[in-house]
Amino acid sequence: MHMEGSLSAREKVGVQDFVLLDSHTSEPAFMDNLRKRFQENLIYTYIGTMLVSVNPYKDLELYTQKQMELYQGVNFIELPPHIYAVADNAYRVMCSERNNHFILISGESGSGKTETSKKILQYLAVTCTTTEKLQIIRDRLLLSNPVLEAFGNAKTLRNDNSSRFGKYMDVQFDYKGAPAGGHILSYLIEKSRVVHQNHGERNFHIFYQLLEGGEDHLVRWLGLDRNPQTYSYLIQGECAKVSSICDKSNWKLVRRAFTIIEFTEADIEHLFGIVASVLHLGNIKYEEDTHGHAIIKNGTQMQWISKLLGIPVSILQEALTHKKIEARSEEVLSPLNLELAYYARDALAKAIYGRSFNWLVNKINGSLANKEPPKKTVIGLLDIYGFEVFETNSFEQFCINYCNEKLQQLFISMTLKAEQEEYETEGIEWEPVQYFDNKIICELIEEKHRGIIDIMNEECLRPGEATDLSFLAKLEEKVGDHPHFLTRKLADPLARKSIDWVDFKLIHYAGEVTYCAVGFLEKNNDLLFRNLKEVVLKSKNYILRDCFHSSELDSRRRPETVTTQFKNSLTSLIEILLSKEPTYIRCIKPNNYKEPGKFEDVLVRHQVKYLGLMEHLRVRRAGFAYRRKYEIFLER
Ligand SMILES: Nc1ncnc2c1ncn2[C@@H]1O[C@H](COP(=O)(O)OP(=O)(O)OP(=O)(O)O)[C@@H](O)[C@H]1O
Repeated sequence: MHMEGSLSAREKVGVQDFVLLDSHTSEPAFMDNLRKRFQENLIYTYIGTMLVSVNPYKDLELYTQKQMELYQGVNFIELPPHIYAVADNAYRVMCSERNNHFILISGESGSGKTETSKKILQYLAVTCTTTEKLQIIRDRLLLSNPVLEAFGNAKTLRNDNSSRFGKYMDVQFDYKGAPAGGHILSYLIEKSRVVHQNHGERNFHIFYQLLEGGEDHLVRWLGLDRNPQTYSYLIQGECAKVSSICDKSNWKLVRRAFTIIEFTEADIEHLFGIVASVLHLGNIKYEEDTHGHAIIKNGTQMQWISKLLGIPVSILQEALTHKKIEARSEEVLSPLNLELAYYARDALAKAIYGRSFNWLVNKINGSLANKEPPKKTVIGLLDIYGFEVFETNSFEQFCINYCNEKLQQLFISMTLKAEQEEYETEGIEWEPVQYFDNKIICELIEEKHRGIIDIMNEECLRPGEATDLSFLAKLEEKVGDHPHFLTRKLADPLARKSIDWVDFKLIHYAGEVTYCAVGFLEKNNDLLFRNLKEVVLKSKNYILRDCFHSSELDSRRRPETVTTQFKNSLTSLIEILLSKEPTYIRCIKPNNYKEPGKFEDVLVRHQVKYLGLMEHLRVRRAGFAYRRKYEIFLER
């Protein structure tokens, strides 16, 4: 038993649970405790059962086998705070009460969410009892990560290994508590990165891994050159090589993972056929003929794409330079100008990559599926993009921040509200804690007919010339009087300066974000010309064929917009989470330079505020029963 008394002096720095702070309503006291502990390499602190983690940006040897053993089966208040304690607690409650749990890991980009979720998965896989038969599931659960990271992560300015998709993973346990299966749900992969990267950023890791580490015969078969500088989709960020990333060894890991996840050689050939085709597509250069129509002169790339996707060159060439238009009862092929041809090319690259990513997730799910029928319990791990505020915020940030608003709602209803209601029913003495309920912002975004998503969808689907500016005007007309919405026209003279004519500003629960409306309609529509869809449906590459359905060609059915799909997937995610017991881990980024030991007060204070840590602490402290438990604990 490791009681507080047996903790080393270093481990006692500050308080290991903010609930024990004398001045629990004081933000400076909160910050002091967090900073003091961080400076002693104590990166974890509790607020009751919630864990606050500050990214150390250095290896603290916290995740050894010995540490895993230490935390196994021990009450989490008896040892220094740790993610293993949180994971162990969820696991033990799940086993004893036979109920389902989720662990929600949130925080901004680079705060350590993915590392945390990987460490938890490792802990569960390694420490839970298992049988020989189930070992393979354990390995697959662990090895699904490097594959998903290769295809779904990229170097950004904030994080060298940034997840560009949201992930929810259910780990299923059998009645003996052994990990028996899993299921992954992925959310909104950032497809725009396939064709464009900002300065200092890279495309998805897999492209560089393949070029650097791919076996000679594979690279040759794919018609690729090992130098990333050859590919226009890989060089826009001007940082194809990153010192912290070893693409070659990561490739080896991915290759091994493919074997464990039961990919056949044919799967690999077809999957990398698509990955390589994306690179070849990016190198297609159009020229203009005398009529101003786009033509493709150099056919080398076309030859390779044709071979890899199993589509005849002539058909591919026609589809990349023409658009099919339905005129009354007949279909007419209309030539594209240069701009539209590049648009079509990029749309195809994004579509085939994005859909292959979804195929990959399904394939992994197939190998993680538990084929045995007995009733299982689950621990869900949610590692989802944190609130994002960049210099320029686009459609992607709008979706990500909307997701964070929804998760904050979930936190309010499952925790802030629920705990106070519990105090009330149990007749516990407490003072109600005031917190901001962000329901009003969720409604601004998602309300039927009147919310931003539906207004955007209406603009996308209506006949006539809809533009990002007409969308902005519609927003002003319909939600202009909302207290959390602002445009340049609506702002007072002082606020006006920071908002451009093409911008709108949302006052999120976590702070203000100015979104540039340019590209919103296009990204929401996510249009792939009909004839390009027809062409990929004829592909001999079976992964590609699997990714597209002939029903998409039914012109009477409007495809769902990206925001509608995203909204629906979030609604079902919330439903999944609501039926489980919550545990929260809040990750904090101490500085913007990935530097160990540097704790920047302003940056951290902002995160403490929007992660709702002070409110949570107050609710926790308000519970007399909870306080009493600690008093007894301290008296011992
Ligand atoms: N517990 C830790 N110990 C040491 N280093 C860490 C830890 N957690 C994170 N890091 C470092 O910080 C980097 C960023 O962490 P991570 O990728 O988990 O962030 P994230 O919150 O998932 O970011 P994103 O939202 O961009 O995916 C890691 O690559 C690693 O270098």
